Amino acid sequence: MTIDVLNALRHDINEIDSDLLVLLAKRRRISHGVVEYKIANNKPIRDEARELALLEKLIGYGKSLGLDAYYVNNVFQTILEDSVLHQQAMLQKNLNPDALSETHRVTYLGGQGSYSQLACHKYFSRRPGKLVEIGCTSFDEITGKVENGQADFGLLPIENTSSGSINEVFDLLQHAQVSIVGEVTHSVEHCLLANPGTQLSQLTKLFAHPQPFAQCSRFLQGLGDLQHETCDSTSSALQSALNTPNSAAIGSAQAGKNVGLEVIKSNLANQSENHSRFIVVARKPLQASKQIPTKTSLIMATKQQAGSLADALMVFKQHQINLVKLESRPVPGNPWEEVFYVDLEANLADSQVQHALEELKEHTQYVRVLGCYQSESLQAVSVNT
Ligand SMILES: C=C(O[C@@H]1C=C(C(=O)O)C=C[C@H]1O)C(=O)O
Repeated sequence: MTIDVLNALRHDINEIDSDLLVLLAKRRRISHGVVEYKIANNKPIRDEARELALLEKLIGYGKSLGLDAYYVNNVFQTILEDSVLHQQAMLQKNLNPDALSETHRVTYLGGQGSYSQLACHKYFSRRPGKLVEIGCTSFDEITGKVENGQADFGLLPIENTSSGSINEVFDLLQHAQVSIVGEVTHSVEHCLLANPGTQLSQLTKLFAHPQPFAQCSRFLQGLGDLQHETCDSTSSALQSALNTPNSAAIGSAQAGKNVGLEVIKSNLANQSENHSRFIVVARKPLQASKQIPTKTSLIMATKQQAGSLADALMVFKQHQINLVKLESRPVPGNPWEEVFYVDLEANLADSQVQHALEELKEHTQYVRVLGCYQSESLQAVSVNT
């Protein structure tokens, strides 16, 4: 085969790929039309029976074309996830027309290449509008900018599958005058990034934010005696590695590439599935539609008596509300007192949630709702392949 033949084949592939994109964009536009029907008829955005039927049909058709079921299923699960999350975001915009304006000023930790920036792009890619990004060097600064109106939204990492809850953010939520209006989960693939040509054996120093250090602790133990320097954010770690001979930073491959660092080792995280969940905060709460899956987050301080936490949790059970997270944190200045962070798989506007909140007052010193927002963890429908 000559190079001309190869080029001709690649030209054909390029054309097919462009056609696929045109069709995907068209599919998305059509699904936006479906939202209008669902709004008018008060139907849930997600229709799992329709998704199942669609996947079964496509898998069968794919087989007749020589495409295996696993491949077809994967491709269409991705398309469906995008479709549903887009529709849900559209519905939310419809419900909160003033809050979601044409320009989103968003503040997050770090700058170019930080994991927070990647999560920010993922979240706002489904919310059309101009994105104005404001990088910060601390979580306090993020909530501060939202509180004083310099930013419309702030992005805060709240938990990670390798290192667990991010206590600093939970503590901040006790005082910050912000509401949770959204969440986004982003996969975090940590790599060791160094100036081109640097070998693993030459490293004497490592730069990273405390979170990547914690999430890669097992790999780092195996590296021996390297000096660790903690940085405000992954972006500042990248800059330090760039300017320090025989050093490396922990960050994503993409972030390294953006600043001219090479990957010298990948897959560093303790868990192969390393994901971070971020919350999106704003000055005022947003309304969350009942047509989409939602979470309600709250903080409560139980009474200082035996069984009060159990009593409080029983309230959720009695109202058949699923509790998906419970985190306890000390109250600063009050030794041995704890506040509890609770995530409910429910909508604040549901009557059983309102009743539960009312009853909760009997078992708590105080309760504060942090927000009710679209839950972005979509469970894919399971299809027999
Ligand atoms: C577009 C619809 O909404 C959702 C998205 C689907 C899709 O993109 O094909 C299918 C079912 C729903 O979960 C629909 O109901 O048809």
